[in-house]
Amino acid sequence: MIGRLNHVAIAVRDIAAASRIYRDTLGARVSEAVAQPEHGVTTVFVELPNTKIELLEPLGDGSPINKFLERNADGGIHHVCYEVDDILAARDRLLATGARVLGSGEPKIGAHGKPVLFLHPKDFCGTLVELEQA
Ligand SMILES: CC[C@@H](C(=O)O)C(=O)SCCNC(=O)CCNC(=O)[C@H](O)C(C)(C)COP(=O)(O)OP(=O)(O)OC[C@H]1O[C@@H](n2cnc3c(N)ncnc32)[C@H](O)[C@@H]1OP(=O)(O)O
Ligand SMILES: [Co+2]
Repeated sequence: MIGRLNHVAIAVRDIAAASRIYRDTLGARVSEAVAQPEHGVTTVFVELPNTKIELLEPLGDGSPINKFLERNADGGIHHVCYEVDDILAARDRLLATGARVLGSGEPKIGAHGKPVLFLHPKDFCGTLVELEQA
């Protein structure tokens, strides 16, 4: 069911500083920062030959990454995002197995303008999983 690895997300406190590390120290191609108010984060994408790194900084008091950064003061890997062909079919199949789909269960439009859903980390080897429709 899951396809390509779309991105690995890293939560950070300071997205400008993290962008400099990826651009200037690691020599990667780094996008501009984009506020994603529907998701409570600001994103930067680092383009790699085979996938992307998504840098995430909290946006607003209710950001879903606030608690993660309280627990991980230096930041860290927050989620992995896999592509699926049909997100509603994937969701229904996962729900039938007992997996927990986060939020309302309805896809939101993600950073790439495509529908996304999140799956509870406790159901997936301690890793928060994002699904993005390809
Ligand atoms: C920009 C759009 C989009 C894209 O297109 O790419 C994005 O990536 S948006 C990214 C941010 N959005 C989200 O993360 C939405 C989904 N997340 C959530 O609903 C919540 O963050 C959460 C996963 C339910 C966690 O909620 P929180 O309140 O922070 O923590 P809890 O205390 O409820 O945690 C319960 C349990 O799970 C562990 N946990 C929490 N977060 C993670 C994580 N990222 N990776 C692994 N494990 C995680 C947490 O430690 C708790 O475990 P115990 O302490 O053992 O109980
Ligand atoms: Co993401």
